[in-house]
Amino acid sequence: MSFSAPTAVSAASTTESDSVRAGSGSGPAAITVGLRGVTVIYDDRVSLDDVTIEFASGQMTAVAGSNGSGKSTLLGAIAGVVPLSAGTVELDGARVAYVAQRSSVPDHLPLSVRQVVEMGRWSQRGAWRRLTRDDRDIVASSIAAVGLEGFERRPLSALSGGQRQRALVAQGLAQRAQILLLDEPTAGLDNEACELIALALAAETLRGATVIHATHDSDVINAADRVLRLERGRFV
Ligand SMILES: Nc1ncnc2c1ncn2[C@@H]1O[C@H](COP(=O)(O)OP(=O)(O)OP(=O)(O)O)[C@@H](O)[C@H]1O
Repeated sequence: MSFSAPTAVSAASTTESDSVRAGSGSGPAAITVGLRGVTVIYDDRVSLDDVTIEFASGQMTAVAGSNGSGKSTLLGAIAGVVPLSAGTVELDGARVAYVAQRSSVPDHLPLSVRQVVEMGRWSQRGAWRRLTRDDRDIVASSIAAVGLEGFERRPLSALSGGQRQRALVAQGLAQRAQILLLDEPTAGLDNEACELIALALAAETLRGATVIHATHDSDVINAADRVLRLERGRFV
């Protein structure tokens, strides 16, 4: 699937869908993602088939499955960027950060690493407000978490594919969202970078975030609290 957004999308845009119901919320510890009978049909092809499932806060879930099994569609449905044909996604009022597959992000955006990660603060700060010291600290720690210290001023176009991938993950981390969705966050990364990302995602769960990522990477699958397998749009 392809998305035109250059970045991880923020909850501000994702929770407005009619198909995504935001409840009153009951504090970060209680937040779960709930899918009820979620079905996504593209043309005549059923990509998600009547999926009902919940995701607890503070838990990392890896969604595995073969190519075309519906992993990206699932994440897109939760993020609100894929229209539902049936069913509901309940987010309990939580903010969502969504890190799309790198292949869906243009490689030649005229942005530096720091600018890309700073965009992660827009969901809370707004695009036109100056970042606060806290924001800048979060941006710096997110860049450090993915091992891109020293690359802050580099344009995305001057990075390797794996480095660009890490910048996008850093942008997702910088959102400090309650629900963090990542589509193949370690695709194409070396072992060291994979370990950094796994640590960063574990740290997100420790602060209470619900982390859901699609992956083909067995190391990342092993690091998850829960592993789900999708086949032909259904959990098996
Ligand atoms: N925008 C779209 N238009 C039409 N069909 C689509 C679209 N996006 C996905 N599909 C179809 O939906 C099904 C699930 O695709 P999806 O991208 O969710 O799979 P995936 O498990 O993420 O695959 P991969 O591991 O290759 O990334 C596939 O059959 C795919 O062809």
